[in-house]
Amino acid sequence: MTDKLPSRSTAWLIGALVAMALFGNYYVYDSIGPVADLLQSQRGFSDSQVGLLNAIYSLPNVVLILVGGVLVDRFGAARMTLWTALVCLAGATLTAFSPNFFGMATGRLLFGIGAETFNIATLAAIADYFGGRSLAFAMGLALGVGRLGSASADMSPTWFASAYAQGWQPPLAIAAGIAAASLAASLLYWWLDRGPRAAGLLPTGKTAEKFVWRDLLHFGRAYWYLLALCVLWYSVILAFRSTFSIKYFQHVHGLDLATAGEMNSYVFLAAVFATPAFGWLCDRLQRYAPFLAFGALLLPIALGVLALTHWSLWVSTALIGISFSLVPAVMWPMASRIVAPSRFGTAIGLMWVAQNAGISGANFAAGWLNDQAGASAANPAGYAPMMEFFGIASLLGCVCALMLWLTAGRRRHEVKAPA
Ligand SMILES: C[C@H](NC(=O)[C@@H](N)CCCCN)C(=O)O
Repeated sequence: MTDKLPSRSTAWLIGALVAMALFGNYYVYDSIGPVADLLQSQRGFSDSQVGLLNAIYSLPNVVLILVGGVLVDRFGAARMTLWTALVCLAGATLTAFSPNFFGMATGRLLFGIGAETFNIATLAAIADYFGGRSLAFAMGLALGVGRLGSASADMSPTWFASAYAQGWQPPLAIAAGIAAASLAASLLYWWLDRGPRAAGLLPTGKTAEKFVWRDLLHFGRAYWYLLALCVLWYSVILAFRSTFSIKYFQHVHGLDLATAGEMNSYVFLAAVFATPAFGWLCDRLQRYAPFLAFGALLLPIALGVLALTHWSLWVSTALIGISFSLVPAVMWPMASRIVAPSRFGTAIGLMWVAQNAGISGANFAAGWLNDQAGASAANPAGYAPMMEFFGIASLLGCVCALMLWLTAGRRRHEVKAPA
């Protein structure tokens, strides 16, 4: 790695292409929810089958994503973004045009295998081009555009009403078309990347050392606190917000389905704008760990407000919205600072192995606790054990964030990874 970096205009052009590619990827990820009802009424899929179409995304990644991270270090961000975008397009196409459930599930499996490694490669791409200058802002912008892809998939029944009127297939064909656009952006990124890479302005795959399992143990203490925070925070926020919060708002706070869904979606929409804004702030102040600790602290506070008070739901929604924007805006740039550039993909891969397992485990545990306590509209108190579980996990996440701050974040410029 050289101290010289590509020009700012090149970096921003690459950043824009990566953000466009992420938009498409997040759109396809969230494209099943809006057609769930049509899949049930037109194809006779059960709830479990619809659930499986999303669960099968995470399943292979509990193992495979580590391989994906190692491949990103070995072959470079641009090549891996391109290859995995191709796998994602194949998965999205198979999902849209399969005549039966097995084919659709295989398509989602393929998409999941490509998408998580694609996500690592895009983070690595931004770290390559923005290392040391506006890194958190650039990552926040790319993630914000990605969240816009998720929000767009949620809005697609309104935007593509005529496609939805024709049935389940046209909306998924549109998702496959958007995956093709994501591939086109990745192709252009790969093509533009060849110049700066050949000029030695970026870490090259050829210089990345060979992967050795023992190396995993050589990440510093700060990395392990970050990994633990990643697992605890994403498990709580995704299991609660993506799976149980709408039901919880309905049964405990008396909202109807549409209002509960709308309340939930504000968290996404806030993140579109707030993630880059928080990234910008971190870059300006050159502080990461205190912001991360603050964002992590807001989650247990929000859960406490939800479970223990009768305050307006806007309070907890705002707190979760800030946490959902602030933590990712700081976590990934910070990860790129506490590990060597040649190990960035491996480091994220290992974090996401644990993260995928944690999210599945938290979903399972929360569902089990609700079933055991008989949680329902008639028995809202039955949700208390789930909220205690999420509360304890998010508090533990907070402790990890504080330990990280103590370990790595007290100096003004915080940790700098060894080359
Ligand atoms: C950057 C981070 N991504 C992840 O944590 C992925 N493992 C899961 C992404 C699933 C939605 N596309 C994030 O999105 O904050």
